[in-house]
Amino acid sequence: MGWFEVVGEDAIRNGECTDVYFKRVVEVMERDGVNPQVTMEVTAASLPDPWAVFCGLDDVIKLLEGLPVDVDAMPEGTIFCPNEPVLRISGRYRDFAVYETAILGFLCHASGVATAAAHMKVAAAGRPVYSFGSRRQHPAIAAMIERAAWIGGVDGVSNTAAPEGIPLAGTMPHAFVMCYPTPEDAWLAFAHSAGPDVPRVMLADTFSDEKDEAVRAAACGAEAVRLDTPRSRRGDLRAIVEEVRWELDIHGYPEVKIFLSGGLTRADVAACHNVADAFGIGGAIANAPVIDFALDIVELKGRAFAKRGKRSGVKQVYELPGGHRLTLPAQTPAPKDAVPLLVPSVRNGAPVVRPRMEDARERVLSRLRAPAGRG
Ligand SMILES: O=P(O)(O)OC[C@H]1O[C@H](OP(=O)(O)OP(=O)(O)O)[C@H](O)[C@@H]1O
Repeated sequence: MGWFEVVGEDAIRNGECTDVYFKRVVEVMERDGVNPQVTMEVTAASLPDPWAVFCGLDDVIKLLEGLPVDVDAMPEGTIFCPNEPVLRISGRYRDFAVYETAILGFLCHASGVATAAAHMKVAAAGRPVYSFGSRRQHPAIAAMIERAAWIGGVDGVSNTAAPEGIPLAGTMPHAFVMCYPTPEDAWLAFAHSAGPDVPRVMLADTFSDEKDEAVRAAACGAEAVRLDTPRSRRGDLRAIVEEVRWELDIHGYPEVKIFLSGGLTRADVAACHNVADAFGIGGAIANAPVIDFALDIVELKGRAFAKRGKRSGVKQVYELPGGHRLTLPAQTPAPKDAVPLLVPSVRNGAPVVRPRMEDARERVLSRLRAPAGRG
C-alpha cells in the first residue's frame, strides 16, 4: 500500500485486486491440471430503472489486453435491458479467473453512474445538467466518475482531474462568498477577476432569501444566479425558483438565468425542468446505485452449460427496426434487418477496438433524442 488506501494500477493489472477465492481455486485447478475452455457472459438480472447505459468497457479491454482471451461486447454507451448479455469472454478459465472482480467492478460502477446521468438528462428535458458529485466519492476514482457521467450525457463536469476533452463547469463555493465583507464584495470581485471564459454565475443564497440575493447578485453583473437552498429551508423548491424568476424579471433582469443545485434528485429536476435553466447534480449521479452485473459460465468445452438461474449457451442481442430488441442463441441466424449489439472487442489478447468516450456519449444522446425513447 502507498500513502493513501488505494489500489495501484499495477496491482489491478496483475490480478492482485481480486477476491481471495479465485486465487485459492486457481491453485487447486493448477495442481489438478484443470483448465477448461469456457465462455462467460456478463448480465444484470435486474436494473434500478427499466433501461441502463453500458459503460466501463475501455478499462476492461485494457485489463484483459495480452491475456489469451476473446471478448465480445456492446460498445460503450449502448442502452441495455435486464438479462441481456453485455459482454462475453472466451478462453481457458484459469487464464482469466482472477480478473472477474476487477472486470465486474469496472462495469458495475461506471454503468451505474452513466445510467444515472442519462436518466437525469431525461428529467431535465433539454436543460443542461452538470456533474458536481466527485466530492461524494473517493478521489482516486474521480476521473472514472466524470467520464461515465459525460458518456451518460451531462453537459460538463466539475472535477479538474476529469479526462481531457470534457468541459469543466463550476460556479463559486459558499466559503468564497463568506470570505468577503459582504456578498456584493464577493460577487464584484468574481465579476472583475475570474478568467474571461468563466461564466459569471453568482451563488445567491448564503445569508438571506434567494429572491433578495438573486436581485442583488444580478445588480453585480451576474449572468446567472445559483440557488443551492439547504433542505432545511426548502419547502416547495419549484415555488422558490418561480418566485426568484419573477423578482429577477420585474427588477429588469430577464436575461439572468437560474442555476439550481444542492442535493437535487431526479424528481426535483423533473419538477423544475421548465423554470430552472441548468442543474448541478452531485450525489444523484456520483452515488448512483451500481449495476448488479454477474459473470457466469454459459458454455463449457463447446457445449451449452450454465448454473441454475442462468440461461445456457452463447447469445447475441439484436436491435430490430422500430427499436425492439431480441436475445437469441448466437448460432441462430440473425433476423432480417437486425443489428447485432455484441461485437468483437479483443481477439487473443489484442484489442480490436479502443472505445472513444465521445462515440459512447453520442450513442447515448442519440437514443435520448429518439422520439420512441430508449426502445
Ligand atoms: O447534489 P449534491 O450531492 O448536494 O452535490 C453537489 C453540491 O456540492 C456543493 O455543495 P456544498 O454545500 O458541499 O458546497 P458549497 O457550499 O461550496 O457550494 C455544490 O454546491 C452542490 O450543491
